[in-house]
Amino acid sequence: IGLHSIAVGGMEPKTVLITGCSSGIGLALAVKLAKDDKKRFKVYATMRNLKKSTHLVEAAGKTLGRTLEIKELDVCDEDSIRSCVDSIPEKKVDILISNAGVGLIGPIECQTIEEMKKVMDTNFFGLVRLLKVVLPDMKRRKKGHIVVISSVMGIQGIMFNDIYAASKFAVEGFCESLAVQALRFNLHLSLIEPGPVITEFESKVYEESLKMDLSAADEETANIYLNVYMKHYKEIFQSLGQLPEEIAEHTLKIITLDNPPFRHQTNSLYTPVTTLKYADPTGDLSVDVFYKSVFKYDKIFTASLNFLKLLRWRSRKSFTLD
Ligand SMILES: NC(=O)C1=CN([C@@H]2O[C@H](COP(=O)(O)OP(=O)(O)OC[C@H]3O[C@@H](n4cnc5c(N)ncnc54)[C@H](OP(=O)(O)O)[C@@H]3O)[C@@H](O)[C@H]2O)C=CC1
Ligand SMILES: CC1=C(/C=C/C(C)=C/C=C/C(C)=C/C=O)C(C)(C)CCC1
Repeated sequence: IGLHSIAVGGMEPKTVLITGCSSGIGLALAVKLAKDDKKRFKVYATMRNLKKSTHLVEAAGKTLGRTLEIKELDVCDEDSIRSCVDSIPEKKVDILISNAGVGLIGPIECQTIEEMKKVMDTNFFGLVRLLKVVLPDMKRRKKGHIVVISSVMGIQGIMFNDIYAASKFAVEGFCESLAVQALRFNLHLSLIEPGPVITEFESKVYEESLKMDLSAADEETANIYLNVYMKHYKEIFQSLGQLPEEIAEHTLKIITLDNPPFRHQTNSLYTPVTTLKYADPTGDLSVDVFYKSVFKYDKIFTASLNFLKLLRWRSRKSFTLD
């Protein structure tokens, strides 16, 4: 055993497999865990395209080849998952972090079923494929923690995010069902539910949406999408958006708890929004508040977001969003 694989206190480091580490939350998380002072983790940072590893290699620095290794894994390909797990010593994964995901926004009239299937295939079936490979061994060993990067959109749908929200709802329903069985096998299962996070996710989704052919949508829908939703979308990211490092920090806390929670929201500023859903079982309250925020009290909503943005920018010297 190499010097670097022995954690402080003689405890063997936990093997952590993370998907989608070429950018954003996955990258930040892989680096955070690999740089852990107490050397509690051996990180297998995976991505579907190794040509995209430059940023991770840079950020990983000296941890590369020590507490962090980069491997190829495409969550849409069962063989790729299997061969990645097979390449890990003893094929043992202590902590699985299912992070890979894609977004999709816009009116459904303008999206193809193929595009929608890609979202479901990555965000939902990607998780299912991972668990089909990793879960049996965790059950056998009666040990392990499955951490899933879900979203606030796994709890609450948001206008023009119909398919993305559906994919995260699928993730949440799947995990909620599995949670009871997991408990029986002494396994931990945790859903991390971030609000908006400033990563390539936002820019990719935003750029795609600008290119979108809106001709299949009626004039009013196209107008609401471009002039109401897209306007708020930018504002929401600027005022409520977290940094990927903050999600990494939250996730580190969750994986080091003795009794990690099943659900964890990372953004306390967003929690009042999701609480509307739990506060009213008819569901009318959240629909009504969302409706009024964008169509009726638009100016108050925007002003509150701007105020929030100002407060947050003043308290965050390293914040870099234009
Ligand atoms: N950003 C946000 O506002 C929020 C994001 N989330 C969730 O966080 C997770 C990470 O997103 P985020 O970091 O923001 O976005 P990024 O776009 O920065 O990262 C997404 C990662 O997923 C990877 N990925 C996509 N498809 C596959 C695949 N088939 N196999 C393996 N990897 C794949 C991407 O790889 P590649 O570079 O090859 O495309 C990339 O590494 C997602 O599950 C997302 O839904 C949740 C709440 C908010
Ligand atoms: C809060 C809120 C809105 C938008 C929220 C957004 C845009 C959230 C984005 C979350 C993301 C990107 C999660 C990723 O998984 C609306 C609909 C403008 C109006 C009502 C209140």
